[in-house]
Amino acid sequence: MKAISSIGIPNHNVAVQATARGPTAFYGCTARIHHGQKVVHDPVRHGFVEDSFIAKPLQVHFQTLQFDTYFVWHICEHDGPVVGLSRFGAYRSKLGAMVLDRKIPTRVGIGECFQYGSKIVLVTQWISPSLEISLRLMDNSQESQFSQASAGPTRGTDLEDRESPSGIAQLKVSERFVSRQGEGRLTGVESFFIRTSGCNLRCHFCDTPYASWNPQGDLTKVDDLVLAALKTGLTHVVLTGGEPMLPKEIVGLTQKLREVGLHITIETAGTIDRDVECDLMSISPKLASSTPSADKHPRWNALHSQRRMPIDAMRRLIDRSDEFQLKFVVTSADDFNEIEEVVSALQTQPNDVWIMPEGVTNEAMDKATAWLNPLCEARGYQYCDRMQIRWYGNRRGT
Ligand SMILES: Nc1nc2[nH]cc(C(=O)O)c2c(=O)[nH]1
Ligand code: SF4
Ligand SMILES: [Mg+2]
Repeated sequence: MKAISSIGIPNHNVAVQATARGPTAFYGCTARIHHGQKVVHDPVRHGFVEDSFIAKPLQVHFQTLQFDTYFVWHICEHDGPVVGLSRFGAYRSKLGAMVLDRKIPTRVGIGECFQYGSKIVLVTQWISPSLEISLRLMDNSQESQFSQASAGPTRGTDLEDRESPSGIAQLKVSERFVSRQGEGRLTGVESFFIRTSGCNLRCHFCDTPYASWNPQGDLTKVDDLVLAALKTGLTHVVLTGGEPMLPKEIVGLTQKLREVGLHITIETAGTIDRDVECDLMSISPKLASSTPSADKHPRWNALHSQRRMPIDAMRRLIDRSDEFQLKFVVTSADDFNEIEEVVSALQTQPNDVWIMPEGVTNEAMDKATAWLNPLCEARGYQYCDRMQIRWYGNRRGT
């Protein structure tokens, strides 16, 4: 016979019961309750019992505690039936194993990316009282559910929406880089730039001929671009070109970038309207003075003239974005007459208008500022520098 006055229950590892194999918890610690021993009083008190007393294990109400304060970010479980998300019912077969990155954009809080075989799993922690988790399963081997692009753009006559032969949403990208936004109202904001290759216009002064006159680049999966944007840890993405509104896949790309909470600027000439998600629509209507020479480029002279100023499409682009700006590249004071016509046709305010000098050197910009500034001031327009040239010189990837 044995007197039992109290039973000590060591309670570390209790939380592991929430999973079959013990997940790796927040910051890589084993999930556990953090206060030592719990004491359960003997209901028999000072009496004696004949048979040995078998303590019934405490029921694990700690299961819920596990996620009340923190969400488990890393899940490194390879085997076993269930990964330890007792509240969310996530199964190991859904969540892969290898952590790809831990960059967390500040705007909404991206949890984690995992790769499992050909699959990429994006676990997003939305900052809300209920700590919701949204799981996105992106299968590299087939177009994901977010890659649908909508039809109905305003298009030039010889442009078609090509289907990717593989069926995977991809865009021709000439470069992507991190830099500070050098133009317009977000000047100075560090951003991830994606430059699509290809343009439906041919400005004679184009500063990115490798994305227009001589389009270069690699077909890149939309999903890879989203992951690359997330990996930078930045909150702002700039889609530029070439003409980024030309490939229909831009719609899916903007949807996914929005889905993960990134701020999207689209730098466009405004000739193509698509159903994109956009925070700042940065429209640079191309003036008559941008037209290429009829002698040297008769075909592009005609196409450029025909396509460059569809006011209706520009107006729709303005309406579908939270914010917009109109950026005009000017070559002489004569351009201001056309600018005034466009601003009036679009029914926009002078303070939405930014005037940029043509030129890709500090000297050219300084020279232009002298005659541009008074013209801008008189009309309430803003002078727009190309700060990237002052910061980095005229170099690709900046
Ligand atoms: N830093 C930087 N800012 C930019 N703003 C608009 C750009 C463009 O090429 O569209 C650009 C660019 O290429 N670089
Ligand atoms: S619209 Fe832009 S990318 Fe296209 S040719 Fe003109 S400057 Fe170059
Ligand atoms: Mg540029």
